[in-house]
Amino acid sequence: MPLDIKICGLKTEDALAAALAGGASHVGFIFFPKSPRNIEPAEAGRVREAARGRATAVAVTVDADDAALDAIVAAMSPDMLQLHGKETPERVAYVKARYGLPVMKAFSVREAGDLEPIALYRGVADRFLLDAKPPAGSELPGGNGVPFDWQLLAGIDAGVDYLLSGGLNAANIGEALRLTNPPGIDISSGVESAPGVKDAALIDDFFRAVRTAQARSVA
Ligand SMILES: O=C(O)c1ccccc1N[C@@H]1O[C@H](COP(=O)(O)O)[C@@H](O)[C@H]1O
Repeated sequence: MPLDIKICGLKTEDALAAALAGGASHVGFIFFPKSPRNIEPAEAGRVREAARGRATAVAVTVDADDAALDAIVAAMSPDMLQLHGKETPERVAYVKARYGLPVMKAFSVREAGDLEPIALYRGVADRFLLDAKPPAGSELPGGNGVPFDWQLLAGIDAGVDYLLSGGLNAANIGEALRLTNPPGIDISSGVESAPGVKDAALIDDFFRAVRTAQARSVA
């Protein structure tokens, strides 16, 4: 299976173009006002157009209510919803049915026990995103640029379809792929020159590092 690669926190057409040029399978848009990557739904609808038919456009939300999700879905017609808060399995099932869209449920990981709740969401969420727990004092549930201990994924059930996330960058992605061999990866701050500012050269570097690591693993 080809590795899925999600570039998240896109706000501009240039950043989206760099992600698509590198071969992103997924592009993410953040709807969380406290984030430096927050984007208004109408703007996301405009920017995401270039991704149509080329990459899965993911709307990232945090414990959003129906009214907020209605507005996002109407304005940008995402291909997938990422629920990055404390949404219960019942809420995930409801959101999936209400919008008829695949749902990716995010989990914050610091220790082995943090992976146990995934069992409650299997058969409900379509995919999982495994991110690091936010550092103390952070107001962001994701996008903090910190990795978790990838060794924790050594025993993960092969049937769990997940994207590895949290603090990935061009320098560490080779080791992350070697240790976890995930179905997909997700990056945001590791391809930014400043919080919320995507850098086309860093996006390019990241894709190059991924391809180098993949070539090494088959050699
Ligand atoms: O990026 C954000 O600001 C954000 C805000 C609210 C929920 C999720 C958010 N980001 C998610 O976290 C991952 C990992 O980010 P990073 O690579 O460690 O910076 C990001 O890709 C989003 O899925």
